[in-house]
Amino acid sequence: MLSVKGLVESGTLKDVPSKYAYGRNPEEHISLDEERIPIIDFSLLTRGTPNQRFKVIRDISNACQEWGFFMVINHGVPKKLRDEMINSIESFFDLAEEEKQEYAGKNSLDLIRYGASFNVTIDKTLLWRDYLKILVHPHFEYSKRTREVANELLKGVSRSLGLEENYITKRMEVEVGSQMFVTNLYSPCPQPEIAMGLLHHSDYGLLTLLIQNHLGGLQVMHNGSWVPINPLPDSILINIGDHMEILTNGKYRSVVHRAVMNKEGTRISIGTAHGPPLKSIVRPAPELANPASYRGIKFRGVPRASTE
Ligand SMILES: O=C(O)CCC(=O)C(=O)O
Ligand SMILES: [Fe+2]
Repeated sequence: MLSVKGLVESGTLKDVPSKYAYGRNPEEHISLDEERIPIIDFSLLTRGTPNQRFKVIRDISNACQEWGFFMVINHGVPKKLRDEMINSIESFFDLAEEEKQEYAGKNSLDLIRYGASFNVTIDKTLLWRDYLKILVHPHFEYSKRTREVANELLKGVSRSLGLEENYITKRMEVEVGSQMFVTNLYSPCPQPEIAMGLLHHSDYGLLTLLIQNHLGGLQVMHNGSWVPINPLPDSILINIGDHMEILTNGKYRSVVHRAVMNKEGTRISIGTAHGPPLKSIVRPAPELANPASYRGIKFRGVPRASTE
């Protein structure tokens, strides 16, 4: 299958080819308000006074219950490292199609998978996105640094639920857990309102960390509207994943989101999904489940087609 990047670069594309035309729900509402998702100051969570930590943990609780999304500032992941990640992903997508095809894994358990999106829920509609998914090696610097941030946030999340700070990391064996990179390239689109970059979905895992280049495009479902997210410069976006929803017995929900394109430039985003080891069974924490509203499920099932 031709990548969207290949399609865009193959000539002068004036219109979106019909197979990329996505039938939007005419009832959908996109928020025009400047709504800001909550901001969490990571440095206060890890190095603040007891009072400051208490307040940040309360903010995490509110953010997780009201939005399922928040942005983290002062997280300590250097700008240089984040830029290098974005640049190296860009270089991968710049390779010749035949070279990239060598990484086109067929199986959801392949360690590396390159592809162009195929939305099978709507017959023959394609998504305006090329992706590279990598089950990450833990010694890779960006992997290490994002894991550190995720682990500290998981401690904050545990405390925000009234649990001991290492509760989630221990119960989910996060130290030996899995980390998956999902890198997305959304090429400029001549009619962004007609196509879709990434269909509405929720994320796998416990927590996802997301960085992006200078262009926005993420929209989060909040109170029945799609809210465009404009992260603060240098912040990292965080969202609750499906397995956190199960673990918390639905107290913190994995919120639906999607990605749209723009006409002007290529948007790149890199999500890092943090979860337990692949073999784990995730079930509601007994402390939060009276009664349990979810069954235990295998962590590594088949990812849904909408995010493929
Ligand atoms: O590109 C984005 O902003 C969203 C990416 C995303 O939701 C995902 O990869 O799961
Ligand atoms: Fe996502």
